[in-house]
Order: sequence, then structure tokens, then C-alpha cells
Amino acid sequence: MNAYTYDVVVIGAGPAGENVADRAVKGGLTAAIVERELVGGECSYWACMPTKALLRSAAARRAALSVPGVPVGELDPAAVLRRRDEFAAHWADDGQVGWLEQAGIALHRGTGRIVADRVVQVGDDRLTARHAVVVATGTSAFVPDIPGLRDISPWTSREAAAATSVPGRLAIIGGGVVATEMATAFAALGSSVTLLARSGVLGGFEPFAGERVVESLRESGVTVRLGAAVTAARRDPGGTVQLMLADDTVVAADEVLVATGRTPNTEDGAFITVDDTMRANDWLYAVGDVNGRALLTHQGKYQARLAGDAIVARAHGKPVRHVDAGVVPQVVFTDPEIASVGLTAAAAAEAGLRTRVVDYDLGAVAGASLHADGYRGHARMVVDEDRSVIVGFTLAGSDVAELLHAATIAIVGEIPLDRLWHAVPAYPTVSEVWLRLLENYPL
Ligand SMILES: Cc1cc2nc3c(=O)[nH]c(=O)nc-3n(C[C@H](O)[C@H](O)[C@H](O)COP(=O)(O)OP(=O)(O)OC[C@H]3O[C@@H](n4cnc5c(N)ncnc54)[C@H](O)[C@@H]3O)c2cc1C
Ligand SMILES: NC(=O)c1ccc[n+]([C@@H]2O[C@H](COP(=O)([O-])OP(=O)(O)OC[C@H]3O[C@@H](n4cnc5c(N)ncnc54)[C@H](O)[C@@H]3O)[C@@H](O)[C@H]2O)c1
Repeated sequence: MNAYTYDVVVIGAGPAGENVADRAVKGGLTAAIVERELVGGECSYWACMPTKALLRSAAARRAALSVPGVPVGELDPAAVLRRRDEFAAHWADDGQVGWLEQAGIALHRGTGRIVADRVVQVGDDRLTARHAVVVATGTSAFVPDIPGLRDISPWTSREAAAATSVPGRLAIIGGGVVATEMATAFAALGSSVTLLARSGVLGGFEPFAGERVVESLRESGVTVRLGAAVTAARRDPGGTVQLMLADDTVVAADEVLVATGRTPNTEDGAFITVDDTMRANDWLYAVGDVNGRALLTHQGKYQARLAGDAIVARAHGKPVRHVDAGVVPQVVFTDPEIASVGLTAAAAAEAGLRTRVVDYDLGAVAGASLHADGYRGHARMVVDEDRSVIVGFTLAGSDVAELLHAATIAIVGEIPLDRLWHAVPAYPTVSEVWLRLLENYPL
């Protein structure tokens, strides 16, 4: 048994774990991180980065197709997969291990388990934390208990993100973010895709988001079946998978991607409840996916920065800052892209706010019509009438991702609408939608 003592011990070296350890060290504490797979976590090798690399080439091609005068060839799937490999660092973590070293964070490889208050066991290593243990173990794909499904060795997001070839027929179970992004990616790469959504698509977003994505997926040849519940699965000796549906129809596929949500990487399979400093008890913190607050890299990193600072502040008896959990930006990299922050109209009404909803056709903005011929898009602003501030903003359209941060700043900054009138968008940009929305909201 090797005994080590650090100020902070972090379990899980994904984006959240890396950031909390870094913040603790920058605050003058010592920190160790425990990792059982690759330093960098799900996001770097099997989630954000490789999936966005799979999507980007097709998006660039669509952009070229949307204006005249640009010769456009076919997508080269092998080249797309090669570029994806680069973004996944060929599933080697040397680069990130080098970063840990220069940041002054000790690495212990293996599975970490909390065996006593402030004590983490990793193989033969016993790590004791003077100030805090931080759980940053993330989530894994949830595979529902459908008869036969596990036996067919379905893809989860990991196999999709790291695919070495493009299946001829891909069936996707789920209607969330992974399902829609991977339907977009694999359809563009040449798969014949069937998306089976038990209920709607992109639930939790403004309804127009899911509607536009479904419309566009169908236009690009994807079979989208709504209200489609898979009841059983089996693989033929020839390798073809048959998915049986509740309406007695059968869907045949070469691969099946299960995209039905996530399960926290904790021993009891439950998310860890934390307060707004990410603390579960006086020595235990949980950051990132594993606390279930917002399963997004940027939110996990934000929590990690604040938790790291809170650990340092408490170590020195100083006041701590709290996470402002209400305003979560997210981009879904489908076609059209969906960019949203804050509350949907429905969520604002449910929260009891007196709201006014302002909609605008993004295609009617001069900058958008220049951006792409026949630009189709939509913007929605949700205003809290009592405070005259924006509480929610959603965009659907090509390349709207980079427009989102203006909305995040307006919401987080609680900028009164009469002040926002003086934030003049440049002409002719897509951002002029801000002016149009304000014109449609007479003060
Ligand atoms: C397909 C897909 C695409 C996504 N795309 C985006 C995107 O574009 N943008 C975005 O913001 N979010 C995206 N997400 C979500 C994002 O991946 C997660 O929110 C993010 O990875 C969470 O970071 P984390 O550090 O909490 O956990 P993780 O990245 O999951 O890292 C946790 C780490 O802990 C390790 N670990 C677990 N248990 C132990 C243990 N007991 N001992 C030691 N180590 C352990 C794991 O091996 C892992 O390395 C995507 C998710 C998926 C599935
Ligand atoms: N661009 C991004 O920011 C991005 C991309 C991918 C994933 N993510 C994050 O990763 C997380 C996981 O994504 P996800 O798509 O797996 O989850 P999700 O929660 O977005 O969607 C899950 C889908 O599966 C369906 N479902 C759940 N249980 C089912 C069952 N038993 N049978 C059939 N369908 C079922 C749900 O109705 C829903 O449509 C999300 O929280 C998301 O925020 C983010």
C-alpha cells in the first residue's frame, strides 16, 4: 500500500475534473487526479470533439452548396473519419497528460473508490485529501431494458463517435441531442438512417427546434418515425439487425445506435446532489455530468472553476462564490443548428413568469439572405414582462451557434430591453435579428 496526501483529490479526469484540479493548484493547493481510462474524458475522445468533427465537413459542404459559383464535390467519408481521428488525438492521452504535468497536478491511473471520509483508494495507492475529494466521474450511455437489445451489441455514442466505417443502414433509438446529431452526421456520410423516437424530437427545446430538425432530416433522406417504441431486437446469422416496434412493424439495419440518455458513473447509479458550491458534504464535492445539473462540457467546466475556487476559499476561511445555475447555453449541431439559452416559453410560463414571446423569421434578415440562398431559420425571444429583461432565446438556422453568446450575455447581464436598443447590430449580419426582435417588442 502506497500512502499519499494531497489538499484535493479529484476522481475523473474529464473536462470537469481537470478544471477543478487546475483551479485548486492555481489557488495554492496541491491536487491529484485519478483516471481509469484516458485523461481528457468522454468529451475529448468519444463525445464533443469527435462528433463535431464528424459533422463539420458536411456543414461546410452545405454552406458551399448554398451560394452559386463554388464548385462542390462529394463528401469523402474516409477523409472525414481521418480528420475525426486527429480531433480524438487517435485515442491517446499523451497531450493531456503533458498538460497535467505542467499544471502541477499529480496523476494516479486506475479506478478510484471512496473508502472512508476524505480517502480514495486506487489500486495499491491510498490518497488522503486534507480539504476535499471531488467526484468528476461523468456519465455513461444508458441502454434501456429492451429484450434482445444488449445481445445485438448495439452502438452507443462511443461507437458512433469512434466509427471506423460508415454502416449501410443505421437505425437510431432516441430523439434527443445524440440521436439527431448522429442522424445528421451519418446521413451525410452515406448511411441510410432510420430515427426511431419514442415521443418527440429535441424535447426540452422550443417546439420549433425539433420540428425544423425533423423536416430537414427527412429532406436529407432520413426516415424519422415519431411515436416509435422498440419492443425487441435480434440479429440474424447474416448480421442484419431486426428491431420490432410496438405497432408490429420491423426495422432492419446493419447497426443500431442507442441514444437514450445517460447514467451517472457512481456506484449506486444515482446523480450526486450538491449545493450551489458543488458541495455534497463538508469534504465531498461533485462537478460535471455526475451531479446531473447540466450534462454539457462548458457547464461542467464552469462548475469546476467555481468549486475549485470554493475549496481554495474555504481552505483559507474566505467567502465563496455560488454557481448561477439558471442560464444554460447549448448548441445542437444538426442542420439547422439549434442554439438556445435560458428558458423556453413553456418553461418560463411554468415558472410563473409573466412573459411575452417574440418570434422572427431569420430568413427575412438581410445578413441571412446573403449568408445562404433560401436561408431558412427562426428566432424566439422570451421576455419577462415584469422585469423587462430577456429570460430565454432560441435560434434555428445555419451557423447560428456563434450568435448564441450575445443572448447569453443579455440574459446573464439582465440587460433591460430599453438599454438593449442601444446595442446596434452591424449591417448586413445575421445578428440584425436582434433589431428585428426588439422592433417587434414595443416598449
Ligand atoms: C455523443 C456526445 C456528444 C456530446 N457533445 C457535446 C458538445 O458538443 N458540447 C457539450 O458541451 N457537451 C457535449 N456532450 C456532453 C459532454 O460530453 C459531457 O457533458 C462532458 O464530457 C462531461 O464532462 P465530465 O468531466 O463531467 O465527465 P466525462 O467527460 O465523462 O469524464 C469523466 C472521467 O472520469 C473517469 N472515471 C469515471 N469513473 C471513474 C473512477 N471511479 N475512477 C477513475 N476515473 C473514473 C472516466 O474514465 C472519464 O475519463 C456530449 C455527450 C455525448 C455523449
Ligand atoms: N451538442 C451538444 O451539446 C450535445 C451533443 C450530444 C449530447 N449532449 C449531451 O449529452 C446528453 C445525452 O444525450 P442523449 O441524446 O443521449 O440524451 P437526451 O436526454 O438528449 O435524449 C434522450 C432521448 O432518448 C429517449 N428515451 C429515453 N429513454 C428511452 C427508452 N427507454 N426508449 C426509447 N427512447 C428513450 C428520450 O425520449 C429522448 O428522446 C444530453 O444531456 C446532452 O445535453 C450534448
